Amino acid sequence: MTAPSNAFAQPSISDLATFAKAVDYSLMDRLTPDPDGTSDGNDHNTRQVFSGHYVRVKPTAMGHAEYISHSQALFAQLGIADALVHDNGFKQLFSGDLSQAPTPMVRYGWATGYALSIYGTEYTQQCPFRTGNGYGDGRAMSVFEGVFSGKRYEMQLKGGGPTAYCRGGDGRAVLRSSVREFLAQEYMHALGVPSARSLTLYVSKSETAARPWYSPNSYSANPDIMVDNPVAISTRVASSFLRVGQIELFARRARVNAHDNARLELTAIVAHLIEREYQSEIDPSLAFHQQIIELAKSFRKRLSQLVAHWLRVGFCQGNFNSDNCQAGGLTLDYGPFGFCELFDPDFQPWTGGGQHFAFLNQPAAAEANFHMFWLALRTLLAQDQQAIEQLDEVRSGFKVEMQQQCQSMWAAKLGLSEFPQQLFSQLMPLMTQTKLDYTIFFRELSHIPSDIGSLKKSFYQATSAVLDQQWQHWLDQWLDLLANEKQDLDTIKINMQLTNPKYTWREWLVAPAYEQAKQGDYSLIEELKQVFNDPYSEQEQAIEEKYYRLKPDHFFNAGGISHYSCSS
Ligand SMILES: Nc1ncnc2c1ncn2[C@@H]1O[C@H](COP(=O)(O)OP(=O)(O)OP(=O)(O)O)[C@@H](O)[C@H]1O
Ligand SMILES: [Mg+2]
Repeated sequence: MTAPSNAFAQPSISDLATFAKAVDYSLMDRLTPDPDGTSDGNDHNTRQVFSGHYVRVKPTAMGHAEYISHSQALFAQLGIADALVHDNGFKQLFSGDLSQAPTPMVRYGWATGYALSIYGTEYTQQCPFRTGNGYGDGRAMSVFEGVFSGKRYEMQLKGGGPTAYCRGGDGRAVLRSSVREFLAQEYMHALGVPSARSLTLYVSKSETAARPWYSPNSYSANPDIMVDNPVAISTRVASSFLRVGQIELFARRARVNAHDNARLELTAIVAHLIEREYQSEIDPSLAFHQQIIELAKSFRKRLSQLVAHWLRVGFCQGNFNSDNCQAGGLTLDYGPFGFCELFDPDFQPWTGGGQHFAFLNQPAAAEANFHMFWLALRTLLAQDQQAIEQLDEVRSGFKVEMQQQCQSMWAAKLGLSEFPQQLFSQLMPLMTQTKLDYTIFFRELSHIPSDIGSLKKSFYQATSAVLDQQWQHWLDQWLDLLANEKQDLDTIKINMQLTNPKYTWREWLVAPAYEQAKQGDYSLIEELKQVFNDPYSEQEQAIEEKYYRLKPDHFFNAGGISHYSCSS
């Protein structure tokens, strides 16, 4: 007998370390660590960070970590063996203990500072020092970088304990918000929406954190009790976690010459952003000011496409500040988010977020973030009038680009090759007046019915004969437009069903998953993961009966389901 091949051996954390070997650290070395911070990573107290791109910080491991879930889809995409999730070293790392990480992994994490703008207004008062120098990753820290199939990814713990930017917070995330973020990131990816991804989710069996939340059956707008929830650490994965707010922070410092290296630090972070997120689009041999203009153009396009996707799938980010706006065009920070069930242009699940971040206001919110991005880049072009003019043109073209992306998205939702201005302007008020379910409506429409019978499945209330007539009239006009399309109806149907998901995020169906997880039962998380993994397909009948449903009456206005004011 020959010895068993070690191809079947249990993979270990050393296998993950091999991906880190491919990392070109010279890219990272261009960024500067905080010169005043502790280099050993024991830097957990709120303080001002005056310069440098990151602070080293060791995560604080959770007591008695228990595995909840991982994303098989992401493991497969990265080329990591699924069985690695059973390795103890792997679990240790992604539940916050870096002490055994093998070389060339580093045994500290890194947190970054960022600035905050809300709807285009610079804020500093959020920071306890009123200077903006205390604001950044308060509970997020990256712990690993690797090159997987030629692409570089960063892995970041969320809830891994306090950092210099924690502003007095505990640095933890609770199970509830971690389950939501873990599931939502992978769901968005399956929907085809650019997003940070989920690697793993672990919960502590011994540590809890109290957060304001809602008592059972509460209809209160604000949380009415404090609830102890187990703490959890989820790991998210992205090409980078660079945010518009981060570029802004260095631009603000450069503008006022906050220190000798302020301008250099801004140049370095922008070069880093190009390298991490735009390498395939921006020619590195271009002069740097030309690269900056290309960067603005590329980001404008990605951001507009991202928001058009959000509208397509009914997603509302809820708090689309510059610090929650990832600079490569990915969705980031799934705390205050929600998905529109009953169609409402003003849908906003996060009570702290304000109407300017509501569902159909997101294109304007994106523009405010783009404005801050443009301002930051402009700082770098101070002496170059011609380049400034070019950059300003990119800025002024935002509305048109956003409108084009949205119009082609609405056309695709309606199975049309061109945006039907008149039909669309009739549709929006009809949808609002009728009180219908956004997902079910467009999915039923994707079957191209000849009368409105099946569309009524999506209506939350009975309609009058007059309204029915208006719908039928609208439908007839739409069918006429379809008949003029080059493609046949069967092809249009298929494309519409790939644009309009069957399965959406329904908070009242997700809440039981985190509630049961609190009791140690993770089966519903797995079920949701499966359903969300294939949102455009017709799934089994039992799944359809459970998940393709209108929101029951008693969940309307229910605290923690229809709205929430705490997202952490
Ligand atoms: N429990 C906490 N301890 C320390 N800092 C926190 C905590 N909760 C939130 N923060 C920090 O407060 C700021 C605002 O929080 P917000 O809810 O936008 O972000 P988040 O959900 O923690 O993170 P991210 O944007 O990284 O997904 C962030 O800088 C965040 O790191
Ligand atoms: Mg955030």
